[in-house]
Amino acid sequence: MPPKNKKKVTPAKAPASKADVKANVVLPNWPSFSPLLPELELSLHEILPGQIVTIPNFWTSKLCKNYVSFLSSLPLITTPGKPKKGDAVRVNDRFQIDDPAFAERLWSDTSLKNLILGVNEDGGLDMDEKARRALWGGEVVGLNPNIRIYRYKKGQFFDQHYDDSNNITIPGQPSIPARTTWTLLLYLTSPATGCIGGETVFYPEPDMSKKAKGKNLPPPEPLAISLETGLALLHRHGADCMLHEGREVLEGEKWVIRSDLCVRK
Ligand SMILES: O=C(O)CCC(=O)C(=O)O
Ligand SMILES: [Fe+2]
Repeated sequence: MPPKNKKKVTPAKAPASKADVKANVVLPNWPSFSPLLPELELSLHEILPGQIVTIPNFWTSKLCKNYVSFLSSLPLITTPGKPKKGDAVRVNDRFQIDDPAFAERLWSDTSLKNLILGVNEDGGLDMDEKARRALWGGEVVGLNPNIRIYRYKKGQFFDQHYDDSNNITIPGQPSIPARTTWTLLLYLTSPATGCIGGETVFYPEPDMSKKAKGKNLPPPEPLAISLETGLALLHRHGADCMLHEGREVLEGEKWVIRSDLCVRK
């Protein structure tokens, strides 16, 4: 405590800049991405044209298991009870961090980059450059440094919602102004690891054209993507995002790593 007869002098100190605050964040010591399958054994699967693409076995079961045990040591935060106005009800435990180096590893040290950019032609979707840009929404430059880890326990879920597109900067020399166009979900668990339920379900829009309306068709069936250990799921977001949800987990734990594909702005 300062002596009573002396005025406390506060040393002149610049307010903490955003960079200072960021510099104090301790980044997780993410395990290496090993073992992975050889790139030539992996491929993109178009589940719903222009909307949903998957990569089965993007991560091996062994790597997923190793990550679940590592991620369990992170300080995950349970969703506060009531969502902000306009936000979907999300009941799960989450860890979120800005980690450009991890995002870069997930992009370049796995098969993702070569599959998305068509460098690995055999595993690609047989597209030319123009079609590729149309699909991904521009020139893909990497993943969103904002990494989210989700753990859903029994009874937890993510209610129906749309994912927004965000403007971000991928740091580097030079840094790249970018925009997110597709959501990336990497499932680390599945029924094979004791997780029942938790499917990501998409709700296709009914065809609103006059012709279709005249036919009085029933609304399109929801499309449920079952959890598979190591499956990467990409879905278009922003203006053309489909309504979707993470179904309630009925047994075990569902673990997901989330980022987004980014295109140059
Ligand atoms: O966990 C899931 O299946 C869905 C997650 C999701 O929709 C999101 O992160 O926006
Ligand atoms: Fe979502």
